[in-house]
Formats: sequence, C-alpha cells, structure tokens
Amino acid sequence: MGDQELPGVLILGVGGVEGVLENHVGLLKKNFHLITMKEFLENKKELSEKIKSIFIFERRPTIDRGLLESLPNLKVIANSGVGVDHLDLKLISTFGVKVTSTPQAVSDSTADTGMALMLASARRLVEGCQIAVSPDTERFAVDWLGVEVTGATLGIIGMGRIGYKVAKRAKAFDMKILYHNRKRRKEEEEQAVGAIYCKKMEDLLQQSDFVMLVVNLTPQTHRLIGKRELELMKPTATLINISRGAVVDQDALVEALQNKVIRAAALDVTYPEPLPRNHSLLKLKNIIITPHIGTATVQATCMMTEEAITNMLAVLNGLPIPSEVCPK
Ligand SMILES: O=C(O)[C@H](O)CO
Repeated sequence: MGDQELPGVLILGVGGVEGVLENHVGLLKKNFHLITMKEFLENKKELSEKIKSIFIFERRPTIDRGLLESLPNLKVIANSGVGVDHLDLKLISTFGVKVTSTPQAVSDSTADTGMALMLASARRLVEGCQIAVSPDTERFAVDWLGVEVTGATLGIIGMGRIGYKVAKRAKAFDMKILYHNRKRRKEEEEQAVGAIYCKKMEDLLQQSDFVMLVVNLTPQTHRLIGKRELELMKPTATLINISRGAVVDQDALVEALQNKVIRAAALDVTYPEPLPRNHSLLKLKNIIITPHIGTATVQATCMMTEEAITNMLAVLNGLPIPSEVCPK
C-alpha cells in the first residue's frame, strides 16, 4: 500500500513530525500517512477527509470544536500518556470520536520518577550537588542532614496502576505503606505490597512521612491538597506530586513551605508548566521541581507510541480497543 493510501494521522506535538523521535516516525509510517498540523492548515481541503486519527505525542494541544468539525472522518484521538485532563472528553464524544491513552507504557517510568523525587528530597541530592561543585569548599558535608526513606511511612494518594507500582518499590525500602483511593484494592493486592487502606485521606496525611500524589486530575481531585490538608501533615513530612499540578493549591503550598508547616516538597508537575520565572515556588530552598519528566525515558516513549498505534489500529479496524478512555 502506498503512503497516501494509508489512513491519515494528524500528528500533534511540538515541532510536527520533526519533533517525534526518529524511531517513532518509523513505527507510525508503517501504518499511517503522517500529516503535520502545518501541512493540514496549508492544505485543509485535500487533507481534512483523509484524517482518521490524531496522535498526540507531547505537550497538551487544544482539540476544540473547530478542529473536530473540520475532520469529518476522524475516528480516534490517541493520547500518549495516561492523563487526559487536556481533552474535553464530552465534546469529543459528541463527534463520535474515541479517545485512547497509554496506561501500560507509562506506569513504570512514572513510579520510578516518584521514587527518585522521594529519595532526592529526603537526602537533599540537589542541594548536595550544588555544594559539591561550589567554590565555597567550607560547606562540603558540613552541618547538613537529610532524612531516611528506609523504614519511613509513605502515604500514597491514588492507588491505580502507577500508585501500586510505587507501593511495590516502597516495599523494597521497608516502608510502611498507607494508601487512600476511591476504591479499596483487593485484600491479596494489599497484602502483596503490604499496603494499609485509609478510608479517610486525613488519617493518611497525619501519619505519613512522605505523601505521594498519584491521582488523575478530575473535578474531584482539583486542589485536593490545600491549606487544611497541608496543616494535617507532619512538620517533618514531604509532599511529592507526580500527578498534575492543579491537584495541589500552589499558594497554600508556598505558604506551608515558607512557614515550615511541612519539611519539603518534590514536584514533577506544576500549574502552569513551566512556572513563570518569578513564581514563589522557584524561590524556595526546600523544594525540588522537575519539568514533568515522569514518562521521559527512551523505553517509555517508545512503548507509548506502540501502545497508541495499537489503539488507533483497533479503532480503525473495529477491534476491541485496549485502552479506551470513557467520556465520563
Ligand atoms: O499523563 C501522563 O502519562 C504523563 O504525565 C505524560 O504526559
């Protein structure tokens, strides 16, 4: 089949197809005729009917009514990654378009990121690096203590696929694991990682040395952690966020970190991303911020592309869809 006969996929991300890693382009090209947004906008008349799917491979592009109306044969929007808070699922479903995500591909790398942030914050690795290379050698390993992860209590808020993988890893650190989730896990799943269910999030917040946020961003989890929740945490506790920035009230977090209501925070996600350069969070010492790199590994990005391709082909061929996101 010639390239032009393959189903058209509109590629959305920074830099068009050039921004997609080389091996991903290869994988996509085997199955699809790739069309960038630039090409589409330059040649809407010819291309709009050809586009059957949209592949979102990075960042969070807006898919609005105008775009949906201009693609009469669109069947599927395949998102790389598991968070779909950037998509208006209800609007998309009114066009009869399916949305898919890549939960299999992202969970290990995101769980690893959570562990990395917890360890880095506990042992003050970023400050340590700065001191090790500083011209002020007087500061080398002086008066400078972190806290231990081993044996500490970890509270996981959101015990889906990623939260559970975090628990598995934390077990190897002999951590006491508490979790809060809408739905309690099966007893055998709890036992396998030694996790204890906290029906009330407040109980988890009061008892944990490290609180890790692993929830999806939904209206229910928007600003889930605010002033009240931060004040419930131990003054020695650390907040780690690997979900979405808007799950935390950032003004309340700034205040809590300034006033030592909690020890520290480690965030892979903020609101907005990136933070404006004059944002108060960037001025604090007891914080680590990484640029939303939860899934940024060679392996995870390859797997995301593969998973997205499988999803797109399933929709286009009328097969069961491995990772469909339900509109509600
Ligand atoms: O949603 C996800 O899986 C990650 O945040 C990557 O966007």
